[in-house]
Amino acid sequence: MKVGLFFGSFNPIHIGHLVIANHLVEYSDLDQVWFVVTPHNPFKNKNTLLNNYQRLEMVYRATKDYSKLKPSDIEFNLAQPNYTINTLVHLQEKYPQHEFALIMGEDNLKSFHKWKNYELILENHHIYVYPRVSEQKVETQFDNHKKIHLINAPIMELSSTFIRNAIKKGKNVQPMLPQHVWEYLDEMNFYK
Ligand SMILES: Nc1ncnc2c1ncn2[C@@H]1O[C@H](COP(=O)(O)OP(=O)(O)OP(=O)(O)O)[C@@H](O)[C@H]1O
Ligand SMILES: O=C(O)c1ccc[n+]([C@@H]2O[C@H](COP(=O)([O-])O)[C@@H](O)[C@H]2O)c1
Repeated sequence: MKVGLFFGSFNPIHIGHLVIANHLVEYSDLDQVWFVVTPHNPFKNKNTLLNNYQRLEMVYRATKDYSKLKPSDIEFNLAQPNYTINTLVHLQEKYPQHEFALIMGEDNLKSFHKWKNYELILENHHIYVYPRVSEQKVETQFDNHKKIHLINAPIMELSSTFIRNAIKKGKNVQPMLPQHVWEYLDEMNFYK
């Protein structure tokens, strides 16, 4: 089976994440997308992060009605900060029958040359990149790369940061979140 790994902090998971994952299972050769909840992105500080299990719970609630989308807590027991290469090696050993690809927003491709062992990641995996408005440029070394697939789909100007800030200001964020996620987040008073 071909599995797309969608790594992220998902703090919280939002409609944009679901649209991306659904687009890929519907329009690419991927059979499933696994949302890998990352305890600690090496490039981010943990100040505004909800705990791992609360973020996993939101991913679980967001994906439970979609048979091809699955939550994954595989990084919870791996060393932190979480370097993606380590997780990929671990997953490939655990599931030798699966072929793993990566899914990321274009902002992440722009910093991909700073990731640990990024050349090795590219050697062994395909990467599907969803368009996103962001500063910086993609490195020319990734132009027309045979392992990097730029997805042609509508841009969504939505981020977890925007949602967290909006909640803090008392704004209604309900349309930006999957309904089950909004209900949980509201009941738990997250990000207020
Ligand atoms: N609106 C979007 N368009 C394209 N890609 C996105 C979008 N939102 C998130 N992504 C991608 O989803 C993955 C996980 O993202 P993440 O959980 O950091 O969400 P985020 O909205 O970027 O969060 P934050 O604002 O906290 O940085 C990353 O690869 C990111 O590029
Ligand atoms: O492996 C790396 O060097 C590396 C550097 C930066 C980010 N990542 C991973 O990229 C994923 C996207 O993170 P985020 O916080 O933007 O959702 C997350 O799983 C991080 O661990 C990985």
